[in-house]
Amino acid sequence: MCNCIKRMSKTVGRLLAAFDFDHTIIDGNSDTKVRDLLPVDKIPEEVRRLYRSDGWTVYMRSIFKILHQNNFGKEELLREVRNIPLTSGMDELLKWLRSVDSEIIVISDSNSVFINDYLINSGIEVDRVFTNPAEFNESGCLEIEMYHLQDWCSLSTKNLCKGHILEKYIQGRKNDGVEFSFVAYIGDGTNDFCPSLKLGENDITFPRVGYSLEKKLAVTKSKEAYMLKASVFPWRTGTDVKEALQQRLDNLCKL
Ligand SMILES: Cc1ncc(COP(=O)(O)O)c(C=O)c1O
Ligand SMILES: [Mg+2]
Repeated sequence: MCNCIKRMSKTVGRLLAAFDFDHTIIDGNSDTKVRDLLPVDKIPEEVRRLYRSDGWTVYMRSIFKILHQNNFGKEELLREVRNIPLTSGMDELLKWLRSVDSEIIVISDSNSVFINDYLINSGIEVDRVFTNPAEFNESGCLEIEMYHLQDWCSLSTKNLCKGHILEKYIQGRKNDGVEFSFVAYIGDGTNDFCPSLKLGENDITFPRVGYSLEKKLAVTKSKEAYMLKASVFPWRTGTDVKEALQQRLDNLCKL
């Protein structure tokens, strides 16, 4: 690693690393892991039908209610999420990012209770988390709200457009006087496609190998319509991402 990385803000500028949560930072899906505490016959057909590819907040709200009715409390839900392992190499990647001049944000369609508890419990420090706000009410039922209600992006769920959040964050930091040398977006799912398209030609999108973002980006390569500008670097472990970022930083330092 070249020794100018520590002084990056004065040399090549700060790096923004934007992470998805489910199947990216953690090796599983926090919502479905908690839902699966319930025996299948406890989820009625009308609740099952609430699950839609354009948004699952309404479905998860009902699932959390059923969990509460079946006496699954805060401790059980949080234990289930904490038991999902970090994806291989993520700890190393996140710690390394903290040692260079970078900002780390998480943009996820899970919820604030699961993500904040998991990050605190794993000793992972990030700068911002953007997700659906949630809290346990007085009777111990987890209540979840939509992050926003959007109608401008058909690539995203109705309650959370990750591309919009990413763009607003970058613009907000620019207004604060912080310009990123480049952006790394690390994700796995269909909902990570919109933010990947928002990246510029100096940026990198990291789709997890074998997951739907990788497939969507592969199709996009042959479709001019989407106009993907960023480089694509498929990853299997956090170490793969770290090595690619290290390489990019080294190259920038040499310029
Ligand atoms: C129920 C549910 N929760 C969460 C997610 C994805 O969350 P994230 O944005 O953290 O990957 C999905 C993805 O399909 C989902 O179906
Ligand atoms: Mg994901």
